[in-house]
Amino acid sequence: MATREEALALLARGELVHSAETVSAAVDRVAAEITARLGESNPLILCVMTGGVVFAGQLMARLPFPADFDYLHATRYGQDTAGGALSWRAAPWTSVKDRTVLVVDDILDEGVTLAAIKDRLLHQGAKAVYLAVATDKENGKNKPVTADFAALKVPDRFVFGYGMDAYGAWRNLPAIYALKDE
Ligand SMILES: O=P(O)(O)OC[C@H]1O[C@H](OP(=O)(O)OP(=O)(O)O)[C@H](O)[C@@H]1O
Ligand code: HPA
Repeated sequence: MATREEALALLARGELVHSAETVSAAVDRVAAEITARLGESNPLILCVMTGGVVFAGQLMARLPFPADFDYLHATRYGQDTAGGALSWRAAPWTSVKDRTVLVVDDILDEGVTLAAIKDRLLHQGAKAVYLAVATDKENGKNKPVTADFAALKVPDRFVFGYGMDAYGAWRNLPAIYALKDE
């Protein structure tokens, strides 16, 4: 976990990728897309903790249709900048059986996390699983899943802000930054 001083230094050296205004406009756009596609399906919205919390909260407040909400927690980066094995920390409490599920997360990077989540929810009997992400990383990788809804693209750098942490810090930023290459 970065100390307060380390976190301030990370931000000072970070490079702005998307301003808070750009992020907000992109969330508006995605909310309209989701409303058009899922507005009549009474979906269960599942926030992927921890990184999905900011996007899920801001997105939900823009969805003008009935929906249920719950969360799950799966993690494979911890506070590191490279992914490892996926660890499930919490399953959704609400049953997904026969539900249209909208999974909300901060970033589709290599796609390992969301592929495993989608697979598990379908095995648990979800009728359909849609993936919404705040950011889709342009890393040229052949990702095992694609996002049905993606607010923004981000470059192939380690990014932080808007739910995403840099060494544990700065999930709370309304804008998105890239770590300075060391
Ligand atoms: O597409 P992938 O390469 O699998 O990476 C994306 C996942 O990595 C991050 O989670 P992380 O493991 O850092 O957990 P956290 O949200 O609890 O920090 C992020 O929130 C996504 O869930
Ligand atoms: O670029 C990233 N930033 C923060 N968290 C992440 N989890 C996967 N990729 C990233």
